[in-house]
Amino acid sequence: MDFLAVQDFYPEDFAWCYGCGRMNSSGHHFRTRWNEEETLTEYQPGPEHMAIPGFVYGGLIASLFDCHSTGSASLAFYRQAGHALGDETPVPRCVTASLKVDYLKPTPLGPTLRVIGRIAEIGRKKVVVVSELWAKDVLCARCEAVLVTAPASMLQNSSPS
Ligand SMILES: CCCCCCCCCCCC(=O)SCCNC(=O)CCNC(=O)[C@H](O)C(C)(C)COP(=O)(O)OP(=O)(O)OC[C@H]1O[C@@H](n2cnc3c(N)ncnc32)[C@H](O)[C@@H]1OP(=O)(O)O
Repeated sequence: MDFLAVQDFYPEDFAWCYGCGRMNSSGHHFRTRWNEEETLTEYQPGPEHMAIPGFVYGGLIASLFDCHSTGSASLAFYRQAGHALGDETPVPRCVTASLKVDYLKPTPLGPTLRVIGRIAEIGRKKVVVVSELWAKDVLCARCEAVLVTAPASMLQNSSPS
């Protein structure tokens, strides 16, 4: 891997997400990192991610925003606590409370998609992330997501085994 992504450091039991879990062999394996003060997730859709010929399926775009946002929230909490990826302290895991996607233009199937996030708000257990999805120089979609620290009630189902 040419860079460190937050998903590389999720505790193993919490790394099964279909969108971004490294333990899920069937998933997308989205990977999110800091790019200075913004967060960045890049993804190359394949032909199977088609909506109609030439354009990306909107559900994939929502998934991309979803995992980009949870990853951005984890990065923000971790940095706020004074940590950097690679530290021994476990990376906090967040869940999506709210995901609002605006599809601004049809997203062409072909270019690598770039999702760029900004931490709009960070509290004790809640982060608001505002993101844009770009295909080359075209702004195709925008998202506002609310992420909350994963509740303990999820712990019993955190691993498939
Ligand atoms: C142990 C490790 C396990 C680790 C388990 C590993 C998990 C891996 C997860 C993978 C990622 C996913 O796919 S997650 C799957 C999709 N998401 C889910 O299933 C989440 C289901 N929903 C929930 O469990 C719950 O609703 C939560 C945790 C999101 C929120 O619970 P809650 O009880 O309402 O929390 P609460 O303290 O009241 O709220 C915290 C702050 O968030 C705000 N808030 C809450 N809900 C919303 C909302 N829908 N829209 C806007 N804002 C909201 C509140 O106003 C508050 O803001 P303020 O007053 O502080 O300003």
